[in-house]
Amino acid sequence: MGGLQLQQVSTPREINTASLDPTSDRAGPILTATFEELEASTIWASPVIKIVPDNVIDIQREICQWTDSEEFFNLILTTGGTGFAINDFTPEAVSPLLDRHASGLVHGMLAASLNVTPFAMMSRPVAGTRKKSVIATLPGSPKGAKENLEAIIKLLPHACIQAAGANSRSIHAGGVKKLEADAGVSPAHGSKTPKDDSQHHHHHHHAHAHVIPKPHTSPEERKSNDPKAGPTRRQRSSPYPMLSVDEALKVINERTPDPIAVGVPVTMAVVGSVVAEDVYAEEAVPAYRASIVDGYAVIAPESPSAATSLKGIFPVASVSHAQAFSMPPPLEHGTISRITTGAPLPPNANAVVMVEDTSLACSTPDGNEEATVEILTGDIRPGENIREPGSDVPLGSRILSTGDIISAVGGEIGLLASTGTKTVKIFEKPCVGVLSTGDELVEHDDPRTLIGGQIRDSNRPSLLSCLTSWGFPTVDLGIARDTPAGALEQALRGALRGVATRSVGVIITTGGVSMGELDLLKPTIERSLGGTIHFGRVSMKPGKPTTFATVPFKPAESSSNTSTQQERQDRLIFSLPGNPASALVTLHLFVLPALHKLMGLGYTSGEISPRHPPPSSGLPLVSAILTHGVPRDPKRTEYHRAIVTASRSNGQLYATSTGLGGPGVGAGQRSSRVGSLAKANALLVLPPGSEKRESGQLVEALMMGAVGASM
Ligand SMILES: Nc1nc2c(c(=O)[nH]1)N[C@H]1C(S)=C(S)[C@@H](COP(=O)(O)OP(=O)(O)OC[C@H]3O[C@@H](n4cnc5c(N)ncnc54)[C@H](O)[C@@H]3O)O[C@H]1N2
Ligand code: MOO
Ligand SMILES: [Mg+2]
Repeated sequence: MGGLQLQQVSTPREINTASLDPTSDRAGPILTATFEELEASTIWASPVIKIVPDNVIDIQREICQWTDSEEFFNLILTTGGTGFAINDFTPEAVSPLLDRHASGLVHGMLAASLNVTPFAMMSRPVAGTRKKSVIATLPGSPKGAKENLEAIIKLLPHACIQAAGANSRSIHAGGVKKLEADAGVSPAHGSKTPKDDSQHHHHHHHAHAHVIPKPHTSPEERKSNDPKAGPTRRQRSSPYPMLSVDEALKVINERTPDPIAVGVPVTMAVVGSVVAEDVYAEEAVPAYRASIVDGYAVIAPESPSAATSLKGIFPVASVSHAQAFSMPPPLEHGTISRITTGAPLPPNANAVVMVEDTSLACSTPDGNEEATVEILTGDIRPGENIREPGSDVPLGSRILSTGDIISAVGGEIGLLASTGTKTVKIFEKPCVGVLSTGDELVEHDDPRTLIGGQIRDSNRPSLLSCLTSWGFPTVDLGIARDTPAGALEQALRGALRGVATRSVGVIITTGGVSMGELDLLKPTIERSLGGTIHFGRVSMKPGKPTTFATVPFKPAESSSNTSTQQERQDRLIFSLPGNPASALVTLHLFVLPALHKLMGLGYTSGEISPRHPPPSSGLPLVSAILTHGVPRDPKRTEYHRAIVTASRSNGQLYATSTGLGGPGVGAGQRSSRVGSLAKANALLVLPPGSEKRESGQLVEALMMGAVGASM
């Protein structure tokens, strides 16, 4: 092999998540396989392999990059350059870098090899620690490298944890001691290892990932989807079949996991969620017989006649206010009780006369209180102006059904609150991460003047704005650069591992999905993340290169064994086109239905009454009348941004474009023009065709926002 190989492996306790690309060197894959064979892979993150030339400076520079930054690697293994050949000076490069030598590891490696062959004496390994990393030099022959690694592999997690500065007391108490005793490493042990944030540098060990083409692949195979293929060997037609929008939606629906139910306390946080289990009233509303009006509680006759009419003067025997602690005394025949709205009725009373139907007859001697009151109406029946217990919400009645949305209108949360419901089962909302990609991007609020081909990142703010208004928790994943190689992969891996404490279930990226040589999203998802691209092109305008992929969940990617059910699902990746209008349109069209499915919208457990169909997912579709002609695309379904208003005079919906015009000045619907979505509340669905849609014609419109009124 031409070069020296450095193999770095990250934090013990992480799983070797991705298999490496086959490389032209042989020791790398064998070392990776050794980690896997010995089950040690369950505690190591995926290794990063880098080939460097056989010279001291390059070797040292590379190692220092991996040890001296905050994003250090726990373990660095080199292969090759340890013998007596003229170019062999790996030990000479590594030795001066070591803060502390580990002659025990050297001894172990040599002893193991000497068991096999006396030629082991020709190997000059060194090992030790630099800063928080463990470094060992392995021989260049795959067999020798494997033997040496096998000799020390069981100790490496322990060594790395200690070198990284973790609390060794708790390590001994926890998994690692056991790990030694078991002479094997299992995920359970790994997860028992004490948490130490210094070791949480998940995102970093791919920074230097180097993807090396297979030695014996055909040029065709190599250039297919290879981000390193370069402009001369790039693909000149997209390898992804063109799906229709409906086909794409079907694929998304199939790949989107079912919603997950969680019990949560009834707080404002449940507003906007879908109910996952029927809710029954634990308390009746009202809990007591209550007055509906301010007035006088009376004993009304069953069948009023001239003789029994209530008309007349009555002593006011008691007062009942809407208050917490006291119940009024029972009402005697021939007396009345002053009562306020919502207050409990005195026992024996069966109706309330409004204060407006009475007059004061006589006050108490001090003049402050009513002594007697005259009832002016005779027309009062038992039960009048009274709310019976449970008449608003009967005890035990179903107040919410599975699939109901706890809307912002307030009715549902009001029902939960009024019945004293403490917890409710809802479907957990997915957390959505948004990542912009591209070297040309500048933060929207960067105070500096743009230079060269720089553009401001408008996709992240616009997408995050939509997602937030839809009620989904979001994570701003920032901007991922196209270069250096590996930056994008690193950003995506960070996102996949969950950002901060919150796991990101759905990742949205924008840019880099078309045919440019720096359009790296698809190959990165497939080749580096082990994901599956379910589609990479859709017959629509804008949004043609829209890409949808899933990446399988890997247990070690969650922060601990307490990962939630949501964290254990496959991750969905929507890689939307970079053009700002394309990104927003495809967000509405493809991402929203998946988010709706994940949040349980449209989910029903029981039978659906035709009068109450489940709420549909995605944007609601209506018909609207065009106020002017609009052109159509000959091949792709167009999603023309428009303003739909309801006419106050005839109740019809009318659609007006946010901007017409083809290429050139006034290219209103161009994919780059994010302004085509300003003021827009609808996407007009224009099937492909040669002739334009004329003014007055009816078109379908997908509603993104509320409909305003027009004259
Ligand atoms: N040879 C072909 N070229 C293109 C095709 C094609 O089929 N063959 N498709 C075109 C279509 S359609 C679209 S849409 C775009 C999609 O491009 P990408 O998704 O690869 O995105 P980029 O190349 O990264 O950027 C395109 C454009 O968008 C700007 N951009 C990117 N990110 C942002 C952001 N966060 N905020 C604002 N603007 C952004 C970027 O600067 C470019 O101008 O490809 C066509 N090409
Ligand atoms: O599909 Mo692109 O979004 O037409 O410009
Ligand atoms: Mg591009």
